[in-house]
Formats: sequence, C-alpha cells, structure tokens
Amino acid sequence: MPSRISDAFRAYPVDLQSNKHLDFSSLRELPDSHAWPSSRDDYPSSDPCSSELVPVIDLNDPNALALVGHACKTWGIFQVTNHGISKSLLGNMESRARSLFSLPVQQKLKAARSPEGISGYGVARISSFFPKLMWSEGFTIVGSPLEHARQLWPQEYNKFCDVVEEYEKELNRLAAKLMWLTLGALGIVKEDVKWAGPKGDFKGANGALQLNSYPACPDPDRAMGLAAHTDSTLLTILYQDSTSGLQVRREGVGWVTVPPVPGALVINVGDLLHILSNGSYQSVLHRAIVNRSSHRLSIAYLYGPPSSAQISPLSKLLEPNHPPLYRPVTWPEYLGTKAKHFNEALSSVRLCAPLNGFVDMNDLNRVKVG
Ligand SMILES: C=C1C[C@]23C[C@@]1(O)CC[C@H]2[C@@]12CCC[C@@](C)(C(=O)O1)[C@H]2[C@@H]3C(=O)O
Ligand SMILES: O=C(O)CCC(=O)C(=O)O
Ligand SMILES: [Fe+2]
Repeated sequence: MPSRISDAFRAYPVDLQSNKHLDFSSLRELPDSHAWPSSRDDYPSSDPCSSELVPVIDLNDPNALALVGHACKTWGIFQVTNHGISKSLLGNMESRARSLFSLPVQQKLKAARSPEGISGYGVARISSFFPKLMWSEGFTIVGSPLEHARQLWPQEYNKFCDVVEEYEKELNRLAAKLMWLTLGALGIVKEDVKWAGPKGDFKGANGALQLNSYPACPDPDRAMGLAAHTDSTLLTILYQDSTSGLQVRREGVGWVTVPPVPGALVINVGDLLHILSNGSYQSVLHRAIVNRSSHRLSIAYLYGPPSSAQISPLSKLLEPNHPPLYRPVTWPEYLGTKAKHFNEALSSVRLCAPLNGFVDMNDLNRVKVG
C-alpha cells in the first residue's frame, strides 16, 4: 500500500507516449486523435439563462455555514467571495502558469511527468481511460516545485517557486477553513476528527497543485478539454481565468456552466468528503470544455488528508438506519484505486447499498463517460 501520495501511481504507470501530441499551436484542424464523438450532446447543453445557477457564497455572510452545507448537499460545488486570497497573489499565480505553458513544447517536456510519477508536465492522468486525447495540457506540483522548475527555467526558477509556495500556503489555510465550514454544517466539531490534529488546523494535510491549460481549439464542439470526472480529494479550490469552460453535471438538467465570477474561487466536494459525510455531500461530476477563440487557464488546489489518515464516514453521522456506506481508505490508497477504476473508484470502496429513504446523490450523479 503506498504511504505517500507521490507513490500512489507506482502500481499504475500511465503510458506517456501521448505527450507527443502536446504541440497544439501547430494544429490548424482537429486531428482524429482528438475528435470525440458527441462530446457536447450527451446531455442537454446548459442554458445560460437557466434558473440553475451554481451558488455564490460570501464567506463574510453570517449565514455562510448553512449556505455552504446546503450547497454541498444540493450541488457539490459553489463559488466563494471574500475568501481572503489576495487579487495580486491570484494574478501572480496565473501569470506564472501562463509563462509555463507558453514555453516551447520541447522545453516543457524536460519536466515531463514520469509514467509512475505524480508531479510534472503532461496530459491528464485520466487520459488513459479514453480512446481520444483531450485538448489540454497540465502541470502537477506535489511537494517542492524546485526540481521541475529548474528544468523549465535553468536561470529563473526561483520566481516560479516563490509564487507557488506562497499560493500553496495561502490555499492550504483557506482549505482548512472551508473544511470546518463543510463539517460544521453537519454538526461535526474538532474532537470528532482526530486527524485534524489537536488544534483542528489539519496540520499534515496534503495539497497538490494542478495547472491546466486549454488552448483555443479549431473545432471545439468535437473536442474535450478535460473529460467528466470527480476529484479524489476532500475538496478542490479552483481558480479559473475569465474564459468559461467548467461545467458540472446536474441531475435532470444536464451540464451547467460554472461562469467565471471575477475574484471568486470555485470549491468542489471531492470523493473523500463524500465518504466522510457518509454520502450526504455530493462529489460533483465535472468537465472542462474548450472554445474556438480564447485560450483558457485554470489552477486547481487539490486538498486531501494526511497520508496516514484512514478516511471513513464520521461516526457522529452514523445511526442504525444510516450505516457506514464506505470502508476506511487512505488518500494514497484511494488515488491508486482511482488510477485503476477511474469513475468507479467510489463504488469500489463502498460497503453497502443505501437503505430505503437514504439516497446517495453520487449514484444519481453517475454518468457513463468514455
Ligand atoms: C492528487 C491528485 C488528484 C488528481 C491526480 C493527482 O495526483 C494530481 C492531479 C489531479 C487530477 C487533476 C485533473 C483531473 C484528475 C482526475 C487527474 O487526472 O489529475 C485529478 C486527479 C484526481 O482528483 O483523481
Ligand atoms: O479547468 C477546469 O475548470 C477544471 C479542472 C479540473 O477539474 C481539475 O483540475 O481537476
Ligand atoms: Fe477536477
């Protein structure tokens, strides 16, 4: 069993041959390798005037706890304002990410993710589950960015590292605050979560930073930026630039766009928070689509528990008619399970089917992808 998240994929190496497809700038039309059958029409496309709007929550609102809890139950995703991350830090991180993706492909490939590794440049790990390639490139940072930054910018690597380190520190603090809002809304207090540490500050929690780049695409309706997936996290904090592309799947509605709100961050519930909440919170299925004219950039902070923590439904939430739905699992183990089973990973750690009257929203949310 892997004991660190950086070892999670050793047993499931991903064939990175597909890295040779990363030079998007040279492509004037969509190659067959990237042409997805009906990537947009598997569900009704979203209507921008739809009454289905992803909640936007002001964290200074006295009612924030209840609003966050309600959003986690009914959507599994929401946006936050007044989150405490400065505009200048978000701007600096965005421009560092832009400068990374604008390097020549051969330079970026010097920092390529190894087949069994977690950090580095490459296609999304989930690419191996699909016959077609995605119209995106990514750079994953787990632990120190130094080694890869040196390969990318032999002289100037410090500028990138300094911003990444500050961003991770600030986002880690925000993630702990959001954890207490989500858990607090379920009536959970510090003493109920041993792995949150004596001070309840989630010291030892892990974070991974995923920079995503979606170049403008000559045939966006047949391309896919990032295929539908749930995150294997407790929660994910996503910064998106001003170009829209993130969509979430909503039961009975279809794909709903999460519009960029200036200054806001998108928060989504991941599989591990779904497990902790014993299925009350939805780990939301989401994807990224691309467009013809604008390059899109997003930065995901993937937040998970300390590597040794066994994540299972919180005992305070269990009752005779609400038995635990999932067996305990560590984050490194779950990442390995995701690498093997992809969107069936949650079901693979599931103990029993929901009893009458207790519906697991993730079952309603499940969709066949690929
Ligand atoms: C910690 C992680 C979650 C993630 C795999 C990773 O090792 C780092 C990248 C993450 C990401 C981002 C894009 C979508 C996703 C499914 C993928 O392929 O890489 C997620 C992974 C996940 O949440 O399972
Ligand atoms: O680019 C986006 O909007 C989504 C990114 C995402 O889902 C991820 O990095 O896990
Ligand atoms: Fe995601």
